[in-house]
Amino acid sequence: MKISVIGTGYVGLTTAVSFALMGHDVIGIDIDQTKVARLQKGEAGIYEPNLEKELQNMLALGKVSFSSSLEAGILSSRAIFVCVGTPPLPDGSADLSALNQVLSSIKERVKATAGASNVTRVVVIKSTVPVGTNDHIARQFADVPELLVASNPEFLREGSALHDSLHPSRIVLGTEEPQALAILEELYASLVCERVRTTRANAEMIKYGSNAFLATKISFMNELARLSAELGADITEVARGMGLDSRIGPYFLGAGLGYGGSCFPKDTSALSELGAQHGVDMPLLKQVQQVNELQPVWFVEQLKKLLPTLAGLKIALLGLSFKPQTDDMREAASLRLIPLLLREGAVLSAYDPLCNEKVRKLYPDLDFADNPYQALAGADAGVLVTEWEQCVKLDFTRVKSTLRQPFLFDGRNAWDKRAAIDAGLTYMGVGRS
Ligand SMILES: NC(=O)C1=CN([C@@H]2O[C@H](COP(=O)(O)OP(=O)(O)OC[C@H]3O[C@@H](n4cnc5c(N)ncnc54)[C@H](O)[C@@H]3O)[C@@H](O)[C@H]2O)C=CC1
Ligand SMILES: O=C(O)[C@H]1O[C@H](OP(=O)(O)OP(=O)(O)OC[C@H]2O[C@@H](n3ccc(=O)[nH]c3=O)[C@H](O)[C@@H]2O)[C@H](O)[C@@H](O)[C@@H]1O
Repeated sequence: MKISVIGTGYVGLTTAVSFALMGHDVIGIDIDQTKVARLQKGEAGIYEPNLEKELQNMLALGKVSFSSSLEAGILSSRAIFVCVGTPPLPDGSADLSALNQVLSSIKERVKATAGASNVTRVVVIKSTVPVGTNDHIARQFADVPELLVASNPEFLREGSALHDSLHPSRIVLGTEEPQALAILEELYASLVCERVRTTRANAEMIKYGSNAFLATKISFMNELARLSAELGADITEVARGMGLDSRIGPYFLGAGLGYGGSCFPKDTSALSELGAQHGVDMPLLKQVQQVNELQPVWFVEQLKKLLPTLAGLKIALLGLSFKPQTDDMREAASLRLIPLLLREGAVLSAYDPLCNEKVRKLYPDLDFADNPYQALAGADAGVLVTEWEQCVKLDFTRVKSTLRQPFLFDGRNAWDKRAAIDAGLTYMGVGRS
């Protein structure tokens, strides 16, 4: 089937490549001409193992192409996927301006050709949008009967986006219109997983509910970690013991420096704001956000228990991206930790496999290293900020010999605590002293 994907950022590019791999003919459309030119050359522009290779394969086979013109795709497509960003506004609610711009262009163009072609097309909203948005769009399209609307939220994770798109945990198809459902069923026919066929509003709520629930699990474990630190319990053992209960499950119980990325912070704020707009207070969600905000502050307080005066001390930060396997720095914990440590007067060195240059633009005075050992050389403490493999799998004897003082602070509970202690290092994790 011919489809177009509007907005070729993280989600749009992955959507385009995965549909091409499923055998469909895809045109990716983006307002950013530089991005389009790069994609036409087969450069993904984002770090994601395999994505660029598959992009190039699909370009070579002619299954995917890119354009900056909406006309190029809309009128030849049965399904138009909208994947533009919905970033937070200052009050926390979702900014729908890019979405609205795209939708009015689609409507205008389809309306202009009405009569010449009355092919039914479905506009599929993949962007994360407040509950009620899709129904509102359907009402706006009421005078163009050949345009149907469906909500098809995306659950991919950065770093494994292509894999997640091709092996989803579920496909949520939110639409009240049987013809739209039939088109989506046909498009996804080759993927084996549960389908949730539901209303547009339910689909939107499933997306926000899923992200907010995962964020809640993380903040709950961070809160429990703070208590574990006081009581001498080890949160990693606690999490293992809790996660074996299938009602709890082992995932997203990792205490650390808090969640970051382009989605959990944004979507918890948007859901909270949606509650406020409708007069529904959401105190639990607010606390989830607050625990997350304060986690780096708490972490620095813990660090100061072993190093009470940070002024003039050299601290090495290992990992800067919001999680491993991505070059995305949006809402990364490192960006909250760095100013806290600088305010204490610490001198910072840093290493990230992909993000040194991005952070250098914000903090040119940091000493950026080419590898973890270089960052640790002569430092008073090493801090694991992002659990990149190259930052986790360290030779602790070498670490001991390169540090000036033997302190390791594990912001992700990912280092081998026993091996670090055996090498003569003083180890402190998150709720794992
Ligand atoms: N990044 C992620 O892991 C996930 C994101 N989402 C949701 O998907 C949506 C997109 O997220 P990302 O891909 O991360 O955003 P992004 O910011 O990486 O990409 C958005 C793209 O849309 C393009 N764009 C903006 N206005 C446009 C217009 N008028 N016409 C054509 N293109 C336009 C931009 O140039 C950009 O390339 C958001 O709503 C996000 O919440 C959902 C699941 C996962
Ligand atoms: O809506 C979205 O954009 C996506 O948001 C997340 O995906 P992503 O942001 O790529 O990353 P995650 O792997 O979920 O990690 C998010 C943050 O939580 C942190 N985290 C994760 C797990 C954990 O146990 N503890 C923890 O602190 C990570 O370090 C990271 O900062 C969701 O996992 C996806 O299902 C969703 O589609």
